[in-house]
Amino acid sequence: MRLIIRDDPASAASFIAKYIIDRINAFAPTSEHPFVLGLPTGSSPIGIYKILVEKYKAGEISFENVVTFNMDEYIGIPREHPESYHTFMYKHFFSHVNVHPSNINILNGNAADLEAECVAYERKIKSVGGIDLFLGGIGPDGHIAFNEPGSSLASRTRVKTLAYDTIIANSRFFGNDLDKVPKMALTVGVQTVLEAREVVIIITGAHKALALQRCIEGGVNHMWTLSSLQLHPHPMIVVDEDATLELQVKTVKYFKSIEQVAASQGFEQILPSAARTGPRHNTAPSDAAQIAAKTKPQQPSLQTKALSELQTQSSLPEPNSPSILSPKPTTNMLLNAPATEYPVRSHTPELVMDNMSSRIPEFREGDVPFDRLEGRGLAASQVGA
Ligand SMILES: O=P(O)(O)OC[C@H]1O[C@](O)(CO)[C@@H](O)[C@@H]1O
Repeated sequence: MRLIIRDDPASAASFIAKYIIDRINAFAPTSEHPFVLGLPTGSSPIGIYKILVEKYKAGEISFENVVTFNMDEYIGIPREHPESYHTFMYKHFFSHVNVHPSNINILNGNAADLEAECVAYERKIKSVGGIDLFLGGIGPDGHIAFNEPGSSLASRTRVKTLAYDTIIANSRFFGNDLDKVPKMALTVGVQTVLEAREVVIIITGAHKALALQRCIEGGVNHMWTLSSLQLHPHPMIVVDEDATLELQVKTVKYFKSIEQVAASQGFEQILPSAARTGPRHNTAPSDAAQIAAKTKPQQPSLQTKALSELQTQSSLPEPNSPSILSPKPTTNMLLNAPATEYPVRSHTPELVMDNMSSRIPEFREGDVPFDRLEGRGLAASQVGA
């Protein structure tokens, strides 16, 4: 788990926008091998979309070969409704960039057969090879997409009744009239999110601090569905300072130190590897090699060797197709990566200067080591010096 803490929502959005741009550019998508991006709505990601649009206009990123899947959509309001997630996405993002309309996927909350719509959505995700990066937001109750408290952690795309808390939270978009907020939605499931090769979540504001605390410092729990990210191999949560208000000070300091120390030592965010990209990605080893070339490999020879070994490994078995009636949680392909695999890492777009490691004194020859836990000095013989 990476927890990236920034001063304010704008800096958190900027971090994520840069991260997504770096990932897409490193992936170098083509029409045969597009980058598959999962997208959220809500107020939290608006700043991210704004920067992505600016960078597209500045020629720093193209969405030509990006396929998108939105997390959710209300049931029962027209697509053209000002608060539908279709409208939101075109208003804040799709209308301003070069994504192909045929590459945009948003659940249809007015489908004649809503359950068939959900099954088809899961199939479509699989048919394009799975989601490379799922960007998400959360509700104040820790829900991810519309996976409300109590959702199955094995859930897939389905019809969901919204929790009262969510209806209250979203009523601000419906003139504060609870009766106007749709009571149901279509949403990707927790398992759908967990199967994305990367998951990046934005959380800002003191009103989401308790959710962040439960999801990071608590156990995996279906009442706080974001906590399921603890089961993902390398999730990233990007927050502002206000969102950390309920975390222990040592948790905050630790995650801040990880960012700085990991960057200085070359152990940044682990990227999805060739082995995890599944059968579609026959070209994945060379993609991974490209990314590796752009990162700071610790031992290039080992890395190159591992990547070439991956080229010879056969692809992972296709998971069974799920259905709503029989969700059959498929084995997470992400967890199937061979233990021998050498990780490929990303750059951190921006660093904060807080560095817990600077507070750890260097050990010099002749120093008496200090047992910090017991508060006692140790004799040289006790530490084998
Ligand atoms: O950013 P906001 O406005 O708090 O809303 C975030 C919510 O929107 C959603 O994306 C629902 O689509 C949830 O994941 C999250 O509840």
